[in-house]
Amino acid sequence: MTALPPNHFLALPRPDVELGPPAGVVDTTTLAAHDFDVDTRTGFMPPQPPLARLPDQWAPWEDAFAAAQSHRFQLGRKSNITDAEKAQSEAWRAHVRQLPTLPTTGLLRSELLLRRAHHVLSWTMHFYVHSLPPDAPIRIPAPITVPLLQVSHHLQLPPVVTYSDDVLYNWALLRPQPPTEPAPALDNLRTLSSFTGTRDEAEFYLTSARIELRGVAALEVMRATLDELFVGDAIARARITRYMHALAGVIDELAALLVRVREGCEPETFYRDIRPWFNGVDSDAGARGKWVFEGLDENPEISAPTELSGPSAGQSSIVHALDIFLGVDHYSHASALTGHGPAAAAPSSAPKVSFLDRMQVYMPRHHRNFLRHLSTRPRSLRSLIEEQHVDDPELIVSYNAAVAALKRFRDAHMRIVALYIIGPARRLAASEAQASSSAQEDGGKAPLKGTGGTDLVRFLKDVRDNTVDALVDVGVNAS
Ligand code: HEM
Repeated sequence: MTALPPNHFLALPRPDVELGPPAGVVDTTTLAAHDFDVDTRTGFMPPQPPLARLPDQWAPWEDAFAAAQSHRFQLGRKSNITDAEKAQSEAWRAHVRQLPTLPTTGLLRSELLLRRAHHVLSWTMHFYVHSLPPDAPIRIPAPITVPLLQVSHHLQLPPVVTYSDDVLYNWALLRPQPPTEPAPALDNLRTLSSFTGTRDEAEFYLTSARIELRGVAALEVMRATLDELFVGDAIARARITRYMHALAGVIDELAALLVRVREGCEPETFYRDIRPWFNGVDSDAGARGKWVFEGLDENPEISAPTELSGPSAGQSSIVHALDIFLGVDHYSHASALTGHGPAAAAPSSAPKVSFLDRMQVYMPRHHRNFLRHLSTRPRSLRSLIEEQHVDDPELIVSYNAAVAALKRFRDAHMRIVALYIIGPARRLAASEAQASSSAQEDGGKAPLKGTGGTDLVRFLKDVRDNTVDALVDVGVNAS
């Protein structure tokens, strides 16, 4: 076999993730990332602030959406809603019903236009549905459904608000970004859209956005580890050992960012005023019945939606990527343990799908492909760990450190869920039971539903507890 010339890129020294490529050497290792819309500076977030308004051709959508936000509509089911508030939201819904059904072909020229269109139309739909009186049938008018279904088809996304709509593509810079900074600073972000206009809601989205941005350090470690796995020699294992400890540190930072949500988002406000706007068909709003998408009969080329869960940070690719990369997903998200059937129109006989797989349908398609690529790589970190569990205890210890950090992240997440959902839900149920003569028979003990439709307490505990099953015995040589 002929030797590679010394300047061939495969013959160049492997870049070290902490040191970067040697001077004068182009780092070619990240080129493939662009196919997956994963940026080396901002990860799953786009490197530039998302489009804040569609061109004038689609002004009727933007104006209706802006009006909904500026009116600060109340949830239709709110107990103390006034007649004036009801009349105002009904006037807005009447206006939405009369909108022209605008063509979407002009949006196809740009992914950025399509993303903004999905954002505007899906948020408008949630405003429409959740401002309705609680006993009204949910019929979403054709001027929203037809373009939303068309745009969703092109983006391969469900026609509801997703995590990409409320986090990934819902931000702007507070101040101009200095050219020396490769990515927005974590404190230099604000949100674009809001259901309630509250700081609490903005902080809820920004917490996830900060985790995404800090998650870039984890993606960097993953990339470098995958390069080393390709080689797999003793130097590679020593480097992977170092990377795993670094990864554990990054995951702990993500957990610290998660719990800082308490600094700006008040739990009762979140539970009572913000979260109900997120509901899709199979979260607790499902009790109100089916969502009817009008306009399908006149447009037979459009199919009725099957996936209509609301947005959940469970749709964040960064946590899924960590799970898959570490090989933890087979434990934490096994479908037998955490799965449940798909939403809306799926028959009850449909096979169980793991939450992780189902939530991938709600991710931008390039990110979904990234996760698929990560999970189908021929050489996985987990296979190296299983091979080496006797011979390289330091490697195993470092791997276990990363898995333990993911478990700590999930412990922190569970505490946040207890604070933001479980506690407020119990208190609300207790006060409603006290106020009502027909006190709730279940005393507020019915299983709580996640926006992704899960029986959330059981599901999240299972995911967290099963994460530790991925820990590996260090083997007989371990001291
Ligand atoms: C106040 C903040 C938060 C609350 C109340 C919350 C609530 C929930 C709930 C109820 C679920 C169950 C799944 C569902 O049906 O939706 C869930 C799942 C999940 N959430 Fe959160 N979440 C919060 C913040 C975050 C953040 C910031 C992240 C990371 C960016 C995150 C990542 C996840 C993941 C990955 C899952 C899937 C379960 C797992 O893999 O551990 N969450 N969350």
